[in-house]
Amino acid sequence: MNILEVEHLKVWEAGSGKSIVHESSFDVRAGRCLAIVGESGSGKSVTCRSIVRLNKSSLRQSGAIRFKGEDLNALPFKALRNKRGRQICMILQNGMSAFDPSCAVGVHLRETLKRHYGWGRGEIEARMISAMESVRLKNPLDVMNSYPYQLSGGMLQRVMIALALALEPDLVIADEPTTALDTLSQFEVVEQLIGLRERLGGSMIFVSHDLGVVRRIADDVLVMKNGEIVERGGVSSVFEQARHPYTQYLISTRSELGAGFKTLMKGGVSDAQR
Ligand SMILES: Nc1ncnc2c1ncn2[C@@H]1O[C@H](COP(=O)(O)OP(=O)(O)OP(=O)(O)O)[C@@H](O)[C@H]1O
Repeated sequence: MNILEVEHLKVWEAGSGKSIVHESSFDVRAGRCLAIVGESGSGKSVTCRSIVRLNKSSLRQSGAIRFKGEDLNALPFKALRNKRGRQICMILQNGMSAFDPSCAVGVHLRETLKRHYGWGRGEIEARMISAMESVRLKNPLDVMNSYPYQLSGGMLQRVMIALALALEPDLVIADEPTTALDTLSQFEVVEQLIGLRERLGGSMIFVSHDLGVVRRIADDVLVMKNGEIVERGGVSSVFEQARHPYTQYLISTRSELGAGFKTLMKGGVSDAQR
């Protein structure tokens, strides 16, 4: 069963008419992780943001985006807004841009959970503490009382993952969630994303430059180049028998995990390093 069916998605710049995503069609199967790979500027983020209609207003989009059978592209804005977060949760590239810099992160977490579930303060706090503990964030109450600039990039990504755990969405879209992080934090965030999928049993779209991480986390893969999908299939069949020269090129240049990442994967992370 497909949880998401994207048909003939086109995205273009309103002013110039310049095409950014050309006629993309793809599905996400329930309970599976679809990776979108491709070089910078290939249209991965614009594709992800189109699903929840979060592209800048200078961009236009057409096509059908059926989530559990309902076309998100045809929904009134308010109805779509209610689906974001509770049903489709995005984990962004840069935690700092996801939170309001002028409020403690707990304010954002409380507002989001209250809006979607109507829980009271005590229940929200209990659920966030439990979610933060499961992504190994120490002292959750202190984290909730911190401003975004007081937390590291890796901590902010883990706060976003904890929020996704508390929201229990049907689909998680993780758009290059490790790009801005150092190797140790990348490793931890990937481990937590794998844990998130296991705990929610859910479906995921995972965008990454790092094909090593994609192999580790994803079941299926789409390869994008200049706004077009050039190859697709199961991760092992695409990586082992890539047909498109662009995929072959990406594999030859982007498959190697960094040496530090490999060491961490072999040995795990000791508590002292956390
Ligand atoms: N608001 C916008 N207005 C005009 N063009 C845009 C806008 N947002 C993105 N683009 C263009 O769309 C193309 C695809 O961008 P996108 O961010 O989706 O690439 P990407 O594959 O996610 O790259 P990266 O890996 O660097 O994030 C790029 O050429 C980018 O310049």
